[in-house]
Amino acid sequence: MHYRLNTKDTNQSKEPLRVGLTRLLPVMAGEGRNVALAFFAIIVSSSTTLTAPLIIAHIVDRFIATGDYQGVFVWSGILLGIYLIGLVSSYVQSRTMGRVGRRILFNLRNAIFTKLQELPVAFFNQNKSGDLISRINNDTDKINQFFAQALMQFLSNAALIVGAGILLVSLNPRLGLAALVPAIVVLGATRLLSGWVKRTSFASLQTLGGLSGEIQESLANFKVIVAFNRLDYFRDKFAGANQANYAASVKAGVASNIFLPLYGLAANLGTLIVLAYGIVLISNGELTTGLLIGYILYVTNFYMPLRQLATIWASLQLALAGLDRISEVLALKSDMAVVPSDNTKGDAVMGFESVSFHYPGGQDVLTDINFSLERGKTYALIGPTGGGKTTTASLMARLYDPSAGTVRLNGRDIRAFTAQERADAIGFILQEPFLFTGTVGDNISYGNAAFADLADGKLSQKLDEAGLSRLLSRFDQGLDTPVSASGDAMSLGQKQLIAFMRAALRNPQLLILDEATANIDTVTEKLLEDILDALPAQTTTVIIAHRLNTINNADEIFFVNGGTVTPAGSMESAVDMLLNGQMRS
Ligand SMILES: Nc1ncnc2c1ncn2[C@@H]1O[C@H](COP(=O)(O)OP(=O)(O)OP(=O)(O)O)[C@@H](O)[C@H]1O
Repeated sequence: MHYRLNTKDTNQSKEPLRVGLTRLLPVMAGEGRNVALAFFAIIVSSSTTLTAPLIIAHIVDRFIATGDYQGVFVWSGILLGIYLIGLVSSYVQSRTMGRVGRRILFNLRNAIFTKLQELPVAFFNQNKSGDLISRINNDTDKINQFFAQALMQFLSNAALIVGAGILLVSLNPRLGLAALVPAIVVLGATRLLSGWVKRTSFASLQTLGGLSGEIQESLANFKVIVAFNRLDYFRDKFAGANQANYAASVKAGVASNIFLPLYGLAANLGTLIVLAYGIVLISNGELTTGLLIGYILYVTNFYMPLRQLATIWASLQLALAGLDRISEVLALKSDMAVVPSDNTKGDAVMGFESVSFHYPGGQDVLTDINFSLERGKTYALIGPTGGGKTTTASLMARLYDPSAGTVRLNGRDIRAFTAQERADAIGFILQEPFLFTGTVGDNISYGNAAFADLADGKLSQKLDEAGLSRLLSRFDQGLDTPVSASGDAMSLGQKQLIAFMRAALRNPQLLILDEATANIDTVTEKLLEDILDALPAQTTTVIIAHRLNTINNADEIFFVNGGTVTPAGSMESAVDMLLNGQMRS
């Protein structure tokens, strides 16, 4: 299945605003009460802002014009009280929504991380981790910023605009409508330009993801970079990605900022119209001076938030672009679901039934493969590099599903087992063992949920019982030996020993070792052999190895190459096949 992200053409991401906004609703789930409280606070603070010009007009016409300074004093006090109420409600609104934004950020990051954990190996093969990190960190934060700041500003500005607009038209329809003409023109322009702004924002986030991808790849490969002194290679790649991000963010910046001067111009035109037309009305005796002052304040109350909307609009487009990128991940469905089992066939621990497999867009690595592995036996997979051994083992552990045919575990379709059931039955020691920061003990118990809470003493005892404790002598502080920086400070052989203990301790029915002893000295390798011999008689072992001495004890050898998995018979014919296969490949 194709899991490749970043295939979306930014020019096609034109989505009506209504659809975009409805996609924001699920992330607000559970925040209804807080949003309602913030909304109430907005209504209060907008009402206070809208009441003030009426009071000012009243003070001018009623008290200043008649020289009633006591009235001026009393009404100024009322005005101050109204401003204070506005201040408190603004505070309540920004505090509530700040928290809502943080919680949405928290939930989105959890949701996207959980989703990543559910996705199959194929997804990680097809996407750069830097881009995924950027989605978790940057894109979610765009949505937080929108909720914490922009959304409420958007709503309070919208409330002010509607309120001021209604008051402007109802106090004097002709003057009001004249004042609104520039706004109508500029809103039409906004509608036309919004799609472009969102597309440029999307491209800017996408290139930011690309930049993170380059950083992650160069950090992961720094040893190769130093060894080959090829600083220039990654520097050039980084410079390319940085340049692309720079160009995209400049475009996004231009697009986002284009509204501001447009709205500024509309505001000035609106004020000018009211002033000119208002003076005409005053000279005709149709308007009072106080009302003109009130009117100009309303025009300001109308156009100021409209100007702010221009900035908020850009933030909304950025949040929608971020949500697009997050939704892309959240909408992915693992095609590795658990399916109902068909009939149980045979009692082999593992079986391939007409299995074919190819990687996305690639050629068949395996074609119509049939074999079964019996309990308690040791099998070896040999074959030239790139022949398909690791792929065969990966299918046994259901890291991938076959393109055709069925893989059977204990006679049942392997897809019928839950991930936990599979993990209990199969121990897979990968070619490149993964360790995380902690101690050797932590890393061993990682693969053994039941042992995770055991004290070290108990863990040592378990290792002893499994005959694995002799391997611990290869670590100077035993189970307490620190593992730092994802195991980078360990030798590859030591990492393989830890991975071996982790897998063998679980006592799986099927133990797969993919080149698991390639970096281990001969003495330790002999020790591992003894341990493998001492595994319970029912354990089936699959060993992938290039060194033929490692597979001396195999009951059966399979030769994997050119899409086939062929029983090699004796060791001698396996060697022949290997030599011929390698010469051909
Ligand atoms: N994640 C992947 N995506 C695409 N193609 C892949 C992937 N992994 C392996 N391949 C291809 O599948 C083929 C078989 O690879 P595989 O790793 O199974 O070989 P192998 O026999 O284990 O090799 P080696 O002995 O070098 O470990 C190769 O041609 C390889 O390029």
